[in-house]
Amino acid sequence: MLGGIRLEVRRDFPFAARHASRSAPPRGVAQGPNIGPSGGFANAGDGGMAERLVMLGAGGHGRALIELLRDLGTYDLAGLVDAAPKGPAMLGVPVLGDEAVLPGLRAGGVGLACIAIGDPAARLAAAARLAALGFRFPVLVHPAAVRAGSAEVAEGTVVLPRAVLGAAARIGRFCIVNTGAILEHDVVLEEGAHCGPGSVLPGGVRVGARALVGAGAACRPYVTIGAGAVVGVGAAVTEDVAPGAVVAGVPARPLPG
Ligand SMILES: CC(=O)SCCNC(=O)CCNC(=O)[C@H](O)C(C)(C)COP(=O)(O)OP(=O)(O)OC[C@H]1O[C@@H](n2cnc3c(N)ncnc32)[C@H](O)[C@@H]1OP(=O)(O)O
Repeated sequence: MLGGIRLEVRRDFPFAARHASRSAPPRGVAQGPNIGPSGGFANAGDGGMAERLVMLGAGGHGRALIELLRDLGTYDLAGLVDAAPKGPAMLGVPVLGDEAVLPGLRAGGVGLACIAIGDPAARLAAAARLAALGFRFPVLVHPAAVRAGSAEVAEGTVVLPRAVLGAAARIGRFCIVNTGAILEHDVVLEEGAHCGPGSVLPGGVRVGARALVGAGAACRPYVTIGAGAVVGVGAAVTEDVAPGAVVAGVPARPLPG
């Protein structure tokens, strides 16, 4: 248990990420997309059936996750679900409709889902709706991320390229560890937290549920960022941040208003 949330360590998923720099093949060679009629792109190289997965959200974060899935090459992406898509497909993956299509997908054998929604409250609410329909949520760690063997990662969390999860880090459900973020030893993210691209969380930093650490922000070791707080782009967090606060600057101070 992590602050009341349940951690599910999915050691059954392929964490080539642990030794990514040694194991990741060149992009597009062994792990490149194999785009079928559905727009899916699982490798069938091991002879097994790739599990089918649907993605909720066809925006910018969705584009990042499509690339992550292509680089992983592990899942068969059935398509995207979005109530207000910009077009019939995104990066070659079809938009299947809004959430009304989900029960049919589930009945048709799509058992996995990932939630590509940046807003943390909306992401967690969507996860609850999909869980009620019987979907499960894989941990998605990019092959070019580095995950310590002792780092725990809970369901639905995504870890983008070049991110680092240090020793004994504990990452809750439906978090986003964005491109190049460094989460050092003993860092804790509670559910729905987001560490933006290039953010640096040294040892022992704790990030509360649904909080955002903005791109390029850095923290002093062992500070706590409260639930729902926002740390601005490039901030230096030198002391604890209150729940719900919006802080920015060097050193970080609450923004007025
Ligand atoms: C792959 C991805 O894209 S992941 C995306 C991750 N997202 C992020 O990193 C975004 C984080 N968000 C920010 O940094 C935002 O600027 C926030 C939340 C700090 C503030 O946003 P808003 O509340 O909309 O504030 P707004 O833009 O109106 O700015 C208010 C004031 O704060 C200043 N300000 C805003 N952000 C910052 C910052 N990061 N550092 C210093 N000052 C800032 C503005 O210049 C403005 O100052 P002024 O009143 O003197 O003109």
